[in-house]
Amino acid sequence: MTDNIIECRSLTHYYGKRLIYENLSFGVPRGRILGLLGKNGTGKTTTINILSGYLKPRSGACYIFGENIQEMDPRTRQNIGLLIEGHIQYTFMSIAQIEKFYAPFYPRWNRAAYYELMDKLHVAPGQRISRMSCGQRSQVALGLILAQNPDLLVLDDFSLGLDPGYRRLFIEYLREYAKAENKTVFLTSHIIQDMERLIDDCIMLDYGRILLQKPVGELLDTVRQYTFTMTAEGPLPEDERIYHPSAIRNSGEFFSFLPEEEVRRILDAQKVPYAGLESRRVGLEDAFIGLTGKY
Ligand SMILES: Nc1ncnc2c1ncn2[C@@H]1O[C@H](COP(=O)(O)OP(=O)(O)OP(=O)(O)O)[C@@H](O)[C@H]1O
Repeated sequence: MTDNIIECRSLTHYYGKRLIYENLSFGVPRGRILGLLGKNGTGKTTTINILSGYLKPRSGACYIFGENIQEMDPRTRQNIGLLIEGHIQYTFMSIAQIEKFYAPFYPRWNRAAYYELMDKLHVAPGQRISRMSCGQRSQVALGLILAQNPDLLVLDDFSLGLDPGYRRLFIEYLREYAKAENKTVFLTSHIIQDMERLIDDCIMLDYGRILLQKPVGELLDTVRQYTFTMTAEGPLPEDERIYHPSAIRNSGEFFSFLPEEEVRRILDAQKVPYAGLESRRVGLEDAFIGLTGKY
């Protein structure tokens, strides 16, 4: 067994006859924050549901803290903080009541962590959760997970409904907390700028497979957006190391991990009529769109 907190081996999942992905394997080492990125419908929530044991994959297995999730001891499960799309069950309770309700379930309950976040919420302590806005409810759900004080946090679409200020606050808080306490975090979000501030590693899911898994720093140091001018009618490059070449009128672009000399060799060999080839570094959002395509 490796030192990974999460270890997924050869996961294959279908809904009915529809393949979602095949042979998906990845690990998340202790103390890392990993973001799962993928377009709509690539299987992020499916992966979170498999990880949390709600969904049994067609084949393959997932181990957390070295235990197969399908046969996990409930005491091990206490050590996983799970957020599924901001969901809170007992919405008839108030902020104070729900804290009292959850506390006895968790031996390491950290009330201060909950109230530290709740103090930033502008609602009366007695207000029922059912009368709060969607974003406020998400904030309560996140506060409850932090209070649980688990070694692993699994957060599906944690930014759902949160406004930019609170997202920033939560991201900074979570990153500080995870690093200081050596927590492991596995999360998804559609807001990639948030991911860029938060995560150490990313997995990009494409339909049916993992496109890449890398530390974010390494990804951004190596991926480049290339732009060029098409000087005549002609082909766009075709090579699996050149991602999503496109041209609008005579402006061409693609993304690649290859150095410029290599890219030029490919363009010359394929008789692409180009001039003014330039490459530039990009942020995580542009890298994501460039590598997975714009639909
Ligand atoms: N219970 C189900 N039965 C049948 N198909 C499903 C079920 N749940 C999800 N799907 C389909 O499986 C695919 C993957 O869904 P999933 O929710 O995992 O994607 P996602 O990457 O989380 O998407 P999004 O970014 O939109 O949240 C989608 O095409 C979805 O329609």
